Amino acid sequence: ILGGYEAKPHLRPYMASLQLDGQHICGGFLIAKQWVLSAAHCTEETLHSLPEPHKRLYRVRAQIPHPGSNIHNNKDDLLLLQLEEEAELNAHVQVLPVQREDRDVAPDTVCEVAGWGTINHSGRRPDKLYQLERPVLSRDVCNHRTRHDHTITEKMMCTDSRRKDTCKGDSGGPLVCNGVAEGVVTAGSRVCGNYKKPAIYTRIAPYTAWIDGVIAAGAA
Ligand SMILES: CC(C)CC(=O)Nc1cccc(-c2cccc(CN)c2)c1
Repeated sequence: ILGGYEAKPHLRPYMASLQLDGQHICGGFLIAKQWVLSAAHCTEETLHSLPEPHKRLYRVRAQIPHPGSNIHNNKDDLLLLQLEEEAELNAHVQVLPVQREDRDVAPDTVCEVAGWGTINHSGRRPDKLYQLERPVLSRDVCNHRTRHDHTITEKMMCTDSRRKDTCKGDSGGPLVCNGVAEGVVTAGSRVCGNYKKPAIYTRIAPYTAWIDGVIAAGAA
């Protein structure tokens, strides 16, 4: 997170850190007791831990990237992770509701994004969770020739990236608008803090049938 600030402990009890050999790779968030949603671009063998003092390490039983995800573009950049066991929910570990109505968030709506991604241009990695408020950018502005040049589909959304932005390691985290997860951070052009490359998120509402199907099958 560039240009953000330390999150207060326990205010985002849904945040997960996907780690490989103890190193943070990507963000994620609890969408059900045994399921974390993240970004397909983060797939590796992952352990993953929930945050801070009440952090617990949960092994990953299964990782299910969206079938449409691939390394050549940001399409369908979602990853479902089944935990080895159900997370124990408490004041510090909670599920985040996801948006199920497939309707664009109004431009200029101020949403929040959090992560353990780099906090400056020299790639400094924080040990605390950082957060940021960002206004939603209309798809038309985000798709402008000088921005993402018509690569933003109706299953993606953008936020302004002038100075304050998501960055390496924030992928997979939730964009939260009015307490509901509307999007999942995707790396996009892998540029940070440049207003010409707005932050891109995979919208969640278009994928709730896929998410419900995987969880129902996995629960079997
Ligand atoms: C396996 C993956 C973790 C590799 C990766 O993602 N690299 C990488 C490098 C530079 C910027 C970013 C990046 C992430 C999230 C949002 C944005 C856009 N502001 C950039 C991402």
